[in-house]
Amino acid sequence: MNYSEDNKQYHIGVDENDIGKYVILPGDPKRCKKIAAHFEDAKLVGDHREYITYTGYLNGEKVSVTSTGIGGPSAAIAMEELVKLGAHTFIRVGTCGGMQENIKSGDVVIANAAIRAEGTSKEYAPIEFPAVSNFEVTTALKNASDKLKQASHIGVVQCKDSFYGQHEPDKMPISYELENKWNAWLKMGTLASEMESAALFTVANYLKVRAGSCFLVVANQEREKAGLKNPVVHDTEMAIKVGVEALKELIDLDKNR
Ligand SMILES: O=P(O)(O)O[C@H]1O[C@H](CO)[C@@H](O)[C@H]1O
Ligand SMILES: O=c1cc[nH]c(=O)[nH]1
Repeated sequence: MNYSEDNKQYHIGVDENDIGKYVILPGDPKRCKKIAAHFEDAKLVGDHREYITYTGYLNGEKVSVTSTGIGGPSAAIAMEELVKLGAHTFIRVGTCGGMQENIKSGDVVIANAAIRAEGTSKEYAPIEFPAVSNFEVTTALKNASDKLKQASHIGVVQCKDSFYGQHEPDKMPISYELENKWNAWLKMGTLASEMESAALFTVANYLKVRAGSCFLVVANQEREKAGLKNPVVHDTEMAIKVGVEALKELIDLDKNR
């Protein structure tokens, strides 16, 4: 099904000639230009709704960056439409809030799995199915952060649909559930909270494509609660570098198979 009046995908507004098979997925549309600055010969090929797409080259391979907007629904749509156009490898480069006290602003978190406390993944798979990242993509992200000497942590992240349910759970009518579950995620060692990886990993497993995620830690409400120093960091450049370097590693890995 494509509601589009031309060859372009209905939401992301690009066609198969516009994109590469390797795609970086930031949430924020404004992050696309910064990511595309790392590509050779990058060109803006799509600008529709929250979906901005640039395409260029890395290590001689055509690659793209497409923003997903905030949350699972728009992220799942981006991945579905990009896969229809032939994309098979995805790296989300996002931001997150740290949860464990050793996760500091400015660090990079790499997700090996995501808690499905959002709604989108539930319209794909029963809740017993885990939202797991692709092992090759996750390994490439870890290798990239080590190569760039970027402090990184690999583990489980939590995904939700309400940003303010994370930050002001006590104000929500359902505070009893939000706060109790948050404490359970903390006890289980969850590293960080963000919004798109559970949907992306679930859709990727269903569509048999590779996906992984890395994030800049913007802040950490648990460090703040504990009175630990934690200045907010907004500069996503190191997380972008980790994502781009990992994509290059995956391109080379595939070429040498
Ligand atoms: O910075 P991005 O990639 O948008 O990611 C995070 O930031 C947004 C919330 O502020 C959510 O999309 C969350 O997942
Ligand atoms: O705290 C945060 C920061 C970024 N994104 C989130 O979802 N939560």
